[in-house]
Amino acid sequence: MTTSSSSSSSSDFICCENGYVLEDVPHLTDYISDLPTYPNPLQDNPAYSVVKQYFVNVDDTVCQKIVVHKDSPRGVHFRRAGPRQRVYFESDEVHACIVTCGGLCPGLNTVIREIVCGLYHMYDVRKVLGIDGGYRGFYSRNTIPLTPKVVNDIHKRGGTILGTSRGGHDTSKIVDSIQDRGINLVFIIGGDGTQKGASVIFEEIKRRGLKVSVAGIPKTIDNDIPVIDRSFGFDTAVEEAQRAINAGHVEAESQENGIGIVKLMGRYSGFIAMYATLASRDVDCCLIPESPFYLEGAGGLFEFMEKRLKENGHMVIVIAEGAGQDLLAKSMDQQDASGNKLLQDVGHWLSDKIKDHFTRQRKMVINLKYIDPTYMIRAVPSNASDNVYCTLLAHSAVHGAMAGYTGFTVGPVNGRHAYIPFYRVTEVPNKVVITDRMWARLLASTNQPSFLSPKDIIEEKKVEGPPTQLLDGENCMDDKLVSK
Ligand SMILES: Nc1ncnc2c1ncn2[C@@H]1O[C@H](COP(=O)(O)OP(=O)(O)OP(=O)(O)O)[C@@H](O)[C@H]1O
Ligand SMILES: O=P(O)(O)OC[C@H]1O[C@](O)(CO)[C@@H](O)[C@@H]1O
Ligand SMILES: [Mg+2]
Repeated sequence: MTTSSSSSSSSDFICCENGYVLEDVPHLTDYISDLPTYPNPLQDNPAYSVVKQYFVNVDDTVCQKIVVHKDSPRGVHFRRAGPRQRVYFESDEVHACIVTCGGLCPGLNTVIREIVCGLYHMYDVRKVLGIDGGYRGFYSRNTIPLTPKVVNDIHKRGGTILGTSRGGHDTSKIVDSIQDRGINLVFIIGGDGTQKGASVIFEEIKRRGLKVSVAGIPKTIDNDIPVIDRSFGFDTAVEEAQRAINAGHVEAESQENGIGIVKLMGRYSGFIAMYATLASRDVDCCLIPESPFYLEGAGGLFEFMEKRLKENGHMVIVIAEGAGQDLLAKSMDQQDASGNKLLQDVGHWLSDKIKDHFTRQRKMVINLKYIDPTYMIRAVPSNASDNVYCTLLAHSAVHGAMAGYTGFTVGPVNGRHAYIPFYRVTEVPNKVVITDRMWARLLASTNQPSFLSPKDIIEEKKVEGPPTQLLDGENCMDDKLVSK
């Protein structure tokens, strides 16, 4: 077997003859030579020493594509996350910090808690600082000392005890602050923008030759981060959305031609709307950014609504905030502090259009109730399953940083936690693929129109590439592979 490797500024590739590609993450030893190593303190920890093979083999990797044909190449792999036999930091040498950036998401406090407790209980680390209010907190705010006692019950609360913000990323001021404070493990929790910010912080740290590990923990309620199976808080958000959909359904059911409209988060990716719809079974139509729709004429939304109202006397529509933006009147391009485009309120727009069409043009009596639970689904504490998931993410990040890996983000790939180079989670957003099975399942469950003509479907398939058994999966995790 021949092996070749190449290295770029942000990651290493190792390729073998049988098509095995390891997209590796950087390590402190890539740019600092002769670093001493130490036995992992976990080997003496009574909780872990009983576990056979607790330490991860250094060569273990996780494959990105799990469904393969017998002749397919072995494909892309990522380094498996977990504790290593040797670590690159002594416990009393570690000075860690944690920062949360971007929008809120259920589970932020759980991740913070488990990083602090993981460092403390697994690696005997005593110095952990919370950075107040996102990236700008590195250079403009006070820090918050974090101990297991301080974080003990924060996982039961929504939000982030550290505060968060958009904008304010000044790389050199941030790295100056890291250097001045003697911080050597940096845990950065946030979405695509945050991970881009973490990547440039890592590059600057490397340029300065500092022995500082930078670990990202991906956060996004929209589930728009690629490669990983799903993002933390998504499960909780979908569950919370059920309450709004249920309210919309109860209201709609109780009145003549009742229409419940529920707007859910999802700027560019409609995963929350799609999963909330599939889970509820009370939804008649789900509109997402990835699937363009139209109102008037044959095959349009109004025609479908009239049919559904005649059949059932009521209906529920779930709409993601980024859906149908092309239909709304163009407004001045506005951005938030991080440069994200501010969207127009599609929920109000759709409600007005429906009222106008049915009441004024069709002279029908309708009772429309518009529910906008936007912030309610992300301000809640994480549910049980997200709590366990957040714990694993935090522990994976702690193990990786202690083992000297840096410039990486963590997450499950086909159920196994892996260390993933930053660029892989920031280059292309994860989106619902409307020519894939999951969207087909949704269409089959609601019986809504696809809003696509046969010509559109052929065009769509040309753009996405033909669906194959290899790429087209049984769940969203596999479905996501199609979009890469
Ligand atoms: N390309 C970039 N380079 C450096 N920093 C960035 C970049 N993009 C965003 N950031 C910084 O990352 C932080 C968070 O970004 P943003 O507000 O886009 O949220 P996010 O992390 O994408 O989370 P979400 O969109 O899920 O709420 C901000 O402080 C922003 O300044
Ligand atoms: O109002 P904020 O805090 O900027 O957040 C809104 C945005 O955050 C997101 O939830 C992403 O985190 C988007 O779906 C939404 O548009
Ligand atoms: Mg983002």
